[in-house]
Amino acid sequence: ACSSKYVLSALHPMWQGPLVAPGGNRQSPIDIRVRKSVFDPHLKPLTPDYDPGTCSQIWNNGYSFLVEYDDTTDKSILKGGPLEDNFRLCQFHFHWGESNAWGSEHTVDRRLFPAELHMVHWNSNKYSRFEEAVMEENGLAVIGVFLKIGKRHEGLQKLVDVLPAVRHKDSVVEFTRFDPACLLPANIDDYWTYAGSLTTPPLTEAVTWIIMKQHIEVSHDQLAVFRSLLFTSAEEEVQKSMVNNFRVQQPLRGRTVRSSFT
Ligand SMILES: COc1cccc(CN2CCc3cc(OS(N)(=O)=O)c(OC)cc3C2)c1
Ligand SMILES: [Zn+2]
Repeated sequence: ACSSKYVLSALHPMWQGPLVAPGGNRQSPIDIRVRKSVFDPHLKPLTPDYDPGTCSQIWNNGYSFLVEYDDTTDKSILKGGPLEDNFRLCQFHFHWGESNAWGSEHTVDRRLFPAELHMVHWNSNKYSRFEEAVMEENGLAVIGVFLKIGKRHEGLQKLVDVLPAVRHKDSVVEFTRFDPACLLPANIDDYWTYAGSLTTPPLTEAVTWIIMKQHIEVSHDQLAVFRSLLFTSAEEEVQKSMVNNFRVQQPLRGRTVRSSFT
C-alpha cells in the first residue's frame, strides 16, 4: 500500500504547515474559475478499472482516514482522461469541515462544498512504487469529487459503519471488498484537470488533478460520523475532533485549468 507512518508536522492537528510550499509554483488546492478554464477537445474519457478485491484496510493517519488498496499489481488502475500512462490506485480519503458550510479543498468559482473525496493513484508505467512516484512531476493522479448533503449514500455506509473502529490516530482495521467506483458520480466524462501538488506533506508537485464537475450526495448523519473521528491518539489526554482537515487555497501562478466539456 502507499501508506507509511508519515509523520506530519508538530503543528498538527490544525496542520498549518507552510502556507505556500517554498519555491512552489504548482501548489494545491486552488479555486477553479469556470470561465477561465479552457476546453480541451483532446481530453479523453476517464477509464477507471478497480478490483474491490484489492481493498485492504482503513487507517486514521492523524489527518484523515485512508482506505488503502493493495498496489503491488495493476489490478485497480486509472487510465484515459489527461493521463498518458497507467496509474495504480493506492488509497482514497476525504477532507471535511466542522459544519456543512465548508470543508472542501478545491472550490468552483469560490463555492465551497461540505467535503471532498480524493482517490490517489501513482504512475506504474514509470515508477515501481508510490514513494518513488510521489517525488516526480508526472508521478501521481488524484481524482477529486465534491460531496453535498442530501440523500444517504448506500455505498458509503459500509465505510461509515467501520469508522468508529479507527476513531483515534494510528488505529487500523482490516477493510475488504469495497468498490471505490461506487463513490464516483454518474457522469465522469465532465471534469477539470490541472497540474498541482499533494495538499498534505510532503506537498510534492507531483499531481495531475482531475476534479469531477458532478458531485455525489451523502446524508447529514453520514458526514457527522466523519466528524466523530479524532486527530489525536488514544494516549493523548486532550482529544481533538477531526474536522477542518483541508489546506488553504494556493496561488494559481499562471497555470491553466482545462475542461473536458464546454
Ligand atoms: C514520501 O511521503 C510519503 C511516502 C509514502 C506515503 C506517504 C503517505 N501519504 C501519501 C500522500 C497522501 C496524500 C494525502 O492527501 S492529498 N490531499 O492527496 O495530498 C493524504 O491525505 C490524508 C495522505 C497521504 C498519505 C507519504
Ligand atoms: Zn486529499
